[in-house]
Amino acid sequence: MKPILEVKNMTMDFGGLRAIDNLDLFIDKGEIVALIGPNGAGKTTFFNCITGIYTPTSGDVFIDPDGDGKKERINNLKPNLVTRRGLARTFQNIRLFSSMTVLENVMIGCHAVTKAGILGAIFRGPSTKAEENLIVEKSYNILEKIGLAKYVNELAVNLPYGAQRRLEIARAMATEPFLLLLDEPAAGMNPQETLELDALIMKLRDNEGISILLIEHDMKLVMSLSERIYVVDYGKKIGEGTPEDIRSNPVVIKAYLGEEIEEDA
Ligand SMILES: Nc1ncnc2c1ncn2[C@@H]1O[C@H](COP(=O)(O)OP(=O)(O)OP(=O)(O)O)[C@@H](O)[C@H]1O
Repeated sequence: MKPILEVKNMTMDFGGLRAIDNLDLFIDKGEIVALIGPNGAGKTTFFNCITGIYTPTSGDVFIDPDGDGKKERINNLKPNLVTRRGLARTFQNIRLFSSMTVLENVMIGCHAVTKAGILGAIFRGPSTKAEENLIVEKSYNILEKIGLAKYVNELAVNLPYGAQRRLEIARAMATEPFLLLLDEPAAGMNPQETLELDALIMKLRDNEGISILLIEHDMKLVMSLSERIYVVDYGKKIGEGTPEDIRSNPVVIKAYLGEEIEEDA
């Protein structure tokens, strides 16, 4: 089995600032992998380079959804095409359509990968009506899986914070990804919400077969979920391995000044 995502020698410069410095990373099918590092280490920039928001200065991004060796280089694809290839992401700050319902937010995710697209859904003709019914059904099913079905007709803005964050995951799921990129999914959550998120991410992997790459500062969550962890600092990889390897890696501990790596902190 080949990796489903392979990043080779990625570098991203913003003028004189090297935000990512010759980074390699891979993800195997069914893995939950974390990308951690101090503030400003380059984690979100890395996601932006993988998802077509930025074109990396150099390096390659390959996907191979089935892990069968038929890999595709996706560096130069626009974000909507990256989504269509099966990479979905959430953002550090909540980006929901707050005046739309929970169901509509997920439907938007579905439309991102349908033939008619989002415009087709707005100016709907007869051919898109049948598709629309299927999308309502599909969206509802996703909400059930994510535990949000009870909010289906609520406006997104009225949801509790933790549920809004889960709705972002539901919308990403609607694009039928093989790989989900989560940017600080637990940010701002209380301990109970974080526990529920932990269970949800496990479920997505175990029941839906989706591989996951997450950026997260909550070390307890990272250590509990991840099979492997990459640590970056100033854009460079400074550590890589299992949670046990990372916990005891002196370079990593130094980068965190011995603070955040403490899971009880
Ligand atoms: N569009 C941009 N233009 C210029 N500099 C940028 C841009 N985006 C990010 N940077 C810089 O690149 C570096 C990495 O930023 P990035 O947001 O990727 O870090 P991060 O690891 O995600 O941080 P955090 O954990 O705080 O979210 C920072 O120095 C940041 O200021």
